[in-house]
Amino acid sequence: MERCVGSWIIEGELGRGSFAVVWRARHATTGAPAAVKEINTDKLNKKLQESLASEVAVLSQTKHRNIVGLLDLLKDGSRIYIVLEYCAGGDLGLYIRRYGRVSEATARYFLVQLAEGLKELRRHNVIHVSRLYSHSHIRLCI
Ligand SMILES: Nc1ncnc2c1ncn2[C@@H]1O[C@H](COP(=O)(O)OP(=O)(O)OP(=O)(O)O)[C@@H](O)[C@H]1O
Repeated sequence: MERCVGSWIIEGELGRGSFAVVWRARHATTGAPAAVKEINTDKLNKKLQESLASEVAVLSQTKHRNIVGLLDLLKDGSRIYIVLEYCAGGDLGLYIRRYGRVSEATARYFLVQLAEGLKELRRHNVIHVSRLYSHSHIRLCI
């Protein structure tokens, strides 16, 4: 049977971070893809709870083409589900490790986007990782 979180149908695991399991999902009616971060808040120490609260606060206040978008936020008991835009190109760090050196033009193209995202996030003082939304479009993740 399909597992659903709100209006999102869970399809498979995308990865794990220090406090989340991330699932690939799609919207039940529109079919839009998403990444659902599932977090069991019971297991978080004070510092991680603060870091999660800041991630959610910043995501909900920010809308920018170089910052991963928050699509939905759901809570179920001690579990929280952060529904994010799906970054099909994967992690920027992984991309660099896999493909090695990129051309100057590509590096410049990526850096301009990183700078745009950083500029937007500067006032929040929280930046985390960068992911490729498509094969050439960067989103900063908080
Ligand atoms: N928006 C997204 N689109 C596609 N994949 C994602 C997205 N967000 C997370 N992932 C995948 O899930 C994995 C875990 O992500 P998560 O944000 O929980 O941790 P992290 O930021 O990579 O690491 P940490 O939490 O340890 O700092 C990532 O490495 C990536 O493979």
